[in-house]
Amino acid sequence: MARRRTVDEHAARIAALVGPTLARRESEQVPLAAALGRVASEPVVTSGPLPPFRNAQMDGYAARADDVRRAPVVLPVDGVVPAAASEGTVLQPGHLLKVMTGAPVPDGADCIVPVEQTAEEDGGVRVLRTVERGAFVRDAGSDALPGTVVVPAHTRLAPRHLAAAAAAGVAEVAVRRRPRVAVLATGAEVVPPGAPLALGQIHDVNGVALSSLAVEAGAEAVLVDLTPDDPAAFEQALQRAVAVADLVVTAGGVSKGDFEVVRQVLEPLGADVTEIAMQPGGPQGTASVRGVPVVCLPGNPVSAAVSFTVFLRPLLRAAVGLPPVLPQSMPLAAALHSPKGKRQWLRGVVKDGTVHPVGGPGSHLIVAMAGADALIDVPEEVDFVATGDTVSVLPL
Ligand SMILES: Nc1nc2c(c(=O)[nH]1)N[C@H]1C(S)=C(S)[C@@H](COP(=O)(O)OP(=O)(O)OC[C@H]3O[C@@H](n4cnc5c(N)ncnc54)[C@H](O)[C@@H]3O)O[C@H]1N2
Ligand code: MOO
Repeated sequence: MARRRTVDEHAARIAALVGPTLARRESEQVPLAAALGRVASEPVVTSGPLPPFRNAQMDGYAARADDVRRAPVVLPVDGVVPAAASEGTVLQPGHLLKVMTGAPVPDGADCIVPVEQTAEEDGGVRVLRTVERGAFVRDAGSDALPGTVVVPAHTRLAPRHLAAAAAAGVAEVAVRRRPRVAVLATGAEVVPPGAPLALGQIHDVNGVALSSLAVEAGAEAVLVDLTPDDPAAFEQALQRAVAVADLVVTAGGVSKGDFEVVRQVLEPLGADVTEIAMQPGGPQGTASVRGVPVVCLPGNPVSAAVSFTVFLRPLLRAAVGLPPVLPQSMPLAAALHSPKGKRQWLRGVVKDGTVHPVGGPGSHLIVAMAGADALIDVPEEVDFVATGDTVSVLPL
């Protein structure tokens, strides 16, 4: 038998196939409310100063520091300036104006006396303590001057960045367009979740699993389809997918059975379908249909999810500016065996700095995978790892 392709070799092949598409840096405008987690493609710049005007930091009295230097002192109050005061007000020397937090500071005032440091009296307000010039006054531009970049390009937009953009009065931001991913699940026996099962049928796991993995990796799931093992139906779904997607991911139909619909349709189009030295995730394929990369994953749900995580997650995350999910080294909590010649990705749970294998190696063990938070990476040449040995662990 010819030497099987390694995981790294297959990863390089997928990167070469998908890379050019993902390298396109198209951008789109989105409203701030839809921009969380997206990556800014242009800087957000404030045209005006922030804050836009000099305003009060405390509920209290606008004053002149010189007038309250002799505190305690009683001064007359000429009125109240609410927040959103539209007309400029002027403070007369020796007087006070009541102000609310956020209200414009009247011309002539140079400090705010917090209300707690005053007492109402006949004929005015007693200022109990001296207040420094500038106290509790927020100057225009004290946060950002006009022209300041409030969010740099390439920033992954967190709530604090959206807050800064909103403060700058920006309603929409330019963000990198997400890669559009289509998922084609296959299998005559596969029916949508919610449908009753006849003997031999199984609920579709790969549709939701792969599309949500894609979304989690920063992509947009533009189409999720499920076709029986009928080449004509799969061909139609494939054509719909390549019309709307930057990347098509198929699941199932790539191994050695009689009804391998993905092979049947894609091999005549030049697909490369092979068995790689990996478990789960042995049968794998790649193709290009009308210029759109197609990555064919095995149908077993654990195999499909692990394959996506190993091959496509790094590429999608990098394309949208998300940080890579890096492997970590840690001791193994319980010894394990692994078939030689295949790189194993066993499911595990990280606890107290060690990784505990969960479930067995079977690629139908979906519930066991739900309880895992990491993949234990066992190299091809290793067939046994002892308790306490260091292993490489890829977070899920
Ligand atoms: N003679 C051989 N048989 C198999 C080999 C092999 O080398 N020689 N490889 C095995 C391995 S490893 C895997 S993985 C599977 C991959 O097969 P396919 O990619 O062709 O997938 P299917 O046969 O369509 O399905 C496999 C398995 O997964 C279930 N499945 C499929 N799609 C879904 C879905 N959307 N949701 C839930 N479950 C799904 C399906 O019912 C099968 O049980 O081939 C082995 N066989
Ligand atoms: O290698 Mo297949 O992808 O699990 O069970």
